[in-house]
Amino acid sequence: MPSAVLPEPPAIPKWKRPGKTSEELPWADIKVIDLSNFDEPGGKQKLAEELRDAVHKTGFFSITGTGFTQEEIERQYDIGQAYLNLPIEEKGDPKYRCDFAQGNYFGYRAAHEKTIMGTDVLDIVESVNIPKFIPANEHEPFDPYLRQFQSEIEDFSRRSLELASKVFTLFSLILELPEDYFSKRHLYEDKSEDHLRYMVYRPRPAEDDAKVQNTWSRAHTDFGSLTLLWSQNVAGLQLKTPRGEWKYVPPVDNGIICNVGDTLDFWSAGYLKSTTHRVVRPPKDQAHIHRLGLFYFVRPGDEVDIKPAPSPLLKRLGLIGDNQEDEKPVRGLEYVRERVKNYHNHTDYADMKGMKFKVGNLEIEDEAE
Ligand SMILES: O=C(O)CCC(=O)C(=O)O
Ligand SMILES: [Fe+2]
Repeated sequence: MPSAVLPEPPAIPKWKRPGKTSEELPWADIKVIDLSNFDEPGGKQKLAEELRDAVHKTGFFSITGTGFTQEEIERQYDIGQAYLNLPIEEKGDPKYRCDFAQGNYFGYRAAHEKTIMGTDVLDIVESVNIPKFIPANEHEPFDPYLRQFQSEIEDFSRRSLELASKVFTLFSLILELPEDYFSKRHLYEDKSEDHLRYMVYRPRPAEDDAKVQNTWSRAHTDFGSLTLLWSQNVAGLQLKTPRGEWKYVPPVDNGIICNVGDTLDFWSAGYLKSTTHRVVRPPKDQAHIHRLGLFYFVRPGDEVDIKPAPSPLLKRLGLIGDNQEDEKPVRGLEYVRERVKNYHNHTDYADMKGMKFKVGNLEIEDEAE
């Protein structure tokens, strides 16, 4: 049988990477590790040791040697830009939107539909979350416009999780667990809320930003296991240091910024940190730019138990007991869906400072120091 010939995707404009800011900003110190040494003898062990401090202190770090070429990355930005520039009549079909009432984050999230922080200022985040390409996701939202680029998007999505899997191996080594302890809880073929995301912030007038302390995305921790953020030059992302100071995440050429999310924090009894971060209005020389971002959010497998791992290190540190069997642990899907609902299913993105979020025995503070 002749194999089906897929139609060529439409021609789309090239995205142009914005330049870096020339302003002096309080930059965070971000550890960079080069994964090209991962498969060398002793490579993983060495990388794990290099990473230990960063994941324990802030949970933010950067990886290079990722296997993605600049061309492949820019092509993803091209696709994201082309989709997000469609008129709302084309990209806003209710069939392909996030269903926040169900805590379902797959699909399109429109800007300007909610207010932020109890003011009349509108939210400016616009994004689309693309589920993994597995049969179980067949009925999840995936816009037909994006489907035209499926072969490239799927390849990028699969390789993103392969890369994350290497990082999970390092986390397992840090915690003295079997190497595949975390990667087998995040298999591509297993159903989970993982998604590849294109996201744009279109600047609002400075007067409006002033009413919300320049907040573009309010302070939060990430809901899943690990977030990959392809490094970008438009400053705005800030993390909260252990001393409670806001520092800008710097651009890392050819790098991907990674940050630990809530579930890894739970699995490691707080040893791996899910750190509070936010996005603020960029500095003057970048304040006019439409800030386009490319991400892969790794979430735990739907059926995976979220409970501290039997790590010898965590035992020695007294972070877990010898027998820490939990009668009824929360599962991956339950945690993530509840968190998305709690965060997004409102008409206002309120300031959550000091607020706690709890499912079963899992609790996280929204703007912890
Ligand atoms: O836009 C960014 O740089 C970060 C966004 C973010 O923290 C998120 O979507 O969880
Ligand atoms: Fe985040």
